[in-house]
Amino acid sequence: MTPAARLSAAIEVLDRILAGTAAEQALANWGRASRFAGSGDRLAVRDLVYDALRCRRSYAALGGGDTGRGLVLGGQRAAGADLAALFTGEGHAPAKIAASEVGQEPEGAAALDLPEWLMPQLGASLGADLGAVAEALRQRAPVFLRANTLRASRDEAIRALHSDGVLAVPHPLADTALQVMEGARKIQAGQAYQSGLVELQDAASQAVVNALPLCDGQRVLDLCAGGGGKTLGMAARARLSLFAHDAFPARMRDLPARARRAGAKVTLTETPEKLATFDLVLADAPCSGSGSWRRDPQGKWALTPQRLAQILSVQDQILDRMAHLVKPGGFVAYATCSLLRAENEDRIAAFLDRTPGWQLHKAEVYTPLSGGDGFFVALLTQASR
Ligand SMILES: C[S@@+](CC[C@H](N)C(=O)[O-])C[C@H]1O[C@@H](n2cnc3c(N)ncnc32)[C@H](O)[C@@H]1O
Repeated sequence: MTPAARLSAAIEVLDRILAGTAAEQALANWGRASRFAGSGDRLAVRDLVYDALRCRRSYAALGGGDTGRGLVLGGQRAAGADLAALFTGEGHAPAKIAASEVGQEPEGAAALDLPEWLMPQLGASLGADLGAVAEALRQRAPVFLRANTLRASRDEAIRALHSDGVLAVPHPLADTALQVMEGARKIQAGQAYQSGLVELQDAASQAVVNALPLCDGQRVLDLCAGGGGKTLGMAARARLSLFAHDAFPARMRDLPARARRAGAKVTLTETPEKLATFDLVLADAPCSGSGSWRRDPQGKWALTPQRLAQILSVQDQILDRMAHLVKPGGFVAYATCSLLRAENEDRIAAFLDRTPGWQLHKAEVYTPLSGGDGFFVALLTQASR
């Protein structure tokens, strides 16, 4: 495909996404219908689409419209591309640029590529970091791996990755974290990944696990385990009796195979109350995902005030449930990948207000400015009498 034909393909995919199809689904549909597209074409179209979703408001302004064409034109303008050479209307190239498509410089929240309605909340949550965090969310996320210390040290993992053609370097957010500098596309077929020496996991996600007071012999529950990224991270930090639960058990489908590959033992449960009590209960709670909007930029535009209100209510229910699952003297660990105080500090304050006898032990906040996703983790204990 020519560079111009790739733009046309991105326009088509973006139009489907703007009409309501999930980004991955829209890309997969286009891929199936476009047998002529090679792997380089597919990667290029994916990058164009995700870049446009991350920068949707500013590209829409620059391109003269919140449409597939407007976003792609805006993206090309932002990149300083030779528009006359690309938008020729010849062959598979997009149509020539009309006089009405002059576009304009984005301002305010549009320039930051943030939803208008969230600006007050984001401003209150991030303070002086708002602009820098917004800029980080406009960029592609780095690729991070976790060295699985059940199988290898971080240095051994680096060497094994090198043999697979993957260049990875230690990242300061966590003692297990590796940032992939070259060869990211070779990771999953490589020996290091296949033999469980490394897992794909964001660096701040690893830092959250490192913040937990885990030690050998504890009974630990991951209440919102999902694919089990944090479950497996915990398994590598101490010899635990480790249990995993999720309100949607199908989301844990891959966890047994992942645990086998990682050399970890995890028991899946649909009824954690029957197994209580636990020394530590972690909930990596459902949230706005605002800390990981680089990876899921569609989420940035899908969030609404109504959806956020529902999420806050589920987070409160999860905190209350955790308090009943933990043994006296144990820890509740509440985490989100959100940047919003409403989902983080405010949920903890509300829990402490309505639950006498509990106290905050410590809380950590990570933003994309430290390299990984935005994350929050709070540890709660029952106050000693
Ligand atoms: C942020 S994801 C977890 C990601 C996972 N911890 C990881 O590191 O790979 C949140 C998970 O919470 C689950 N969930 C949603 N509501 C829940 C609830 N009320 N109780 C337990 N799990 C819930 C979702 O199905 C989802 O898998």
